[in-house]
Amino acid sequence: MARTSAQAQDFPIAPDVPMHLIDRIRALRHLDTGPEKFRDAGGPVTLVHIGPARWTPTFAIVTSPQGAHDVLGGSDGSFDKEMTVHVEGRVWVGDNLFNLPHDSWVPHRRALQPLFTKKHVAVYADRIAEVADTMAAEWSQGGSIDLDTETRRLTLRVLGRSLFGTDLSERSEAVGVPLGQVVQFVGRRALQPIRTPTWLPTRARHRFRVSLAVVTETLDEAMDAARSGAGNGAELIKLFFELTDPVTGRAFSDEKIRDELLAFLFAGHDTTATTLAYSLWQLGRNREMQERVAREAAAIGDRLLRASDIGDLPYTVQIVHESLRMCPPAATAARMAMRDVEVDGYRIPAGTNTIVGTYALHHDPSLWDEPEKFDPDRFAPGQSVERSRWQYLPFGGGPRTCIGDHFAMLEAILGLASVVRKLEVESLHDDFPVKTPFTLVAAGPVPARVGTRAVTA
Ligand code: HEM
Repeated sequence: MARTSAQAQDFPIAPDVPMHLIDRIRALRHLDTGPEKFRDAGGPVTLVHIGPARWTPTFAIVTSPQGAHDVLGGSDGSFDKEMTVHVEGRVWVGDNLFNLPHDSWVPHRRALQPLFTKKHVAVYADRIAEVADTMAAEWSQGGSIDLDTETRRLTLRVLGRSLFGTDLSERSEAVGVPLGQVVQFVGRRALQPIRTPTWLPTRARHRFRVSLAVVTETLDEAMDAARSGAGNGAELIKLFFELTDPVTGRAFSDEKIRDELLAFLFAGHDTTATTLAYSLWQLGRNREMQERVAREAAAIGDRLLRASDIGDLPYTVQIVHESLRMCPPAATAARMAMRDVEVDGYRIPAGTNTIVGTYALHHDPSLWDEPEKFDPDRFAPGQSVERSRWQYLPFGGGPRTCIGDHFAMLEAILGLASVVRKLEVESLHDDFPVKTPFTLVAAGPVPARVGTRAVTA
């Protein structure tokens, strides 16, 4: 049922967070642990001001399952992707499925969805398994590797072979870093209390333009290859060639396709890479868990893993779920309150930038036993029954959930099982420091020693 502004007036306005201004600004920059700090100081729904409301954005931080449901779950227009990060995204990198507001988003999502159903993504399984097998063989030659760099190469290669039709891993350094810089520029701008005008030349802007040009060149080449028939496996690009732009009613222009592809290129590799790197890092310090994954993968045999093998890899699936809980690549979800709206018993005023703290939900001690312990058995059969489905949101919730969730899970599960079946992994660091330039990523190299696995009994 649609919520109205009038109903919201029955509820008390969400309380202001009682924190010093400097601490508020600092916490806003940490998309992982920041919302936890706001929750501890101000409760599950709390308002954060960083200056006079007339000049600076007001934020609402939401960290309860009910609150997450109220913000993300509806499709009544109370919350939309009109937050600064979405508006800035549209200005600097163009419209795409991730940043479009609801009305323009609906037909886009409907058109793209068939490419990402569980049934359809199964066709990518052989490419995922092949890439993971080849890369595991390459890694075993080196002795020690950086899990962060290598899993990014892996996910770029998979994305290239399945959706973009070009081997992006060859360009992982050339394109991965600039792509991160482009997204980081938008993310940083969105968090600035006062933004400089878009025309003002600054060094950050110059760097942004240089990085964007590199990414654009890669995408143009991929489009050219797909058009000439040279780009095998360019399913996503080819689908865009066939689609009608719901806004203009005509075919998508190359520029529009490029804008859309940029979001898929970023969202499709960065997040899954972090999940794989984190899972491998955890297995590299938990020998028993690693042996268990290796055993269930080895029991399938030597052949390439397939989508239908997932049913025989239950423990690997648990590892991936627990990694996504502890280290959710999308640490927050952001929306704009389009009208006064009730969230978990409080009123959030229209025009408030609303942040759901996914990381905070995943680490909340009132929702999880020993939340800082890596315990894949939380996701063993039957263990999730008592849980609210709104306390575990690695792929978001409601209509704007991740379109690539099945693709990502297939890649993470088959990738992890393929690698661990071949290799023994030993993590060389005891911690996995993270940062949140936009998504949650490793803050530096994640070194691991790797060697060929002796045949698993
Ligand atoms: C472990 C891997 C991944 C995680 C944790 C993840 C997480 C998320 C989350 C939480 C959202 C919703 C954001 C919001 O509510 O504002 C999202 C949206 C999105 N993701 Fe993913 N994602 C992953 C992999 C992928 C992959 C592999 C692709 C594409 C191949 C992809 C493409 C997208 C796109 C295009 C959106 C916007 C969807 C829309 O608004 O309709 N993601 N992702």
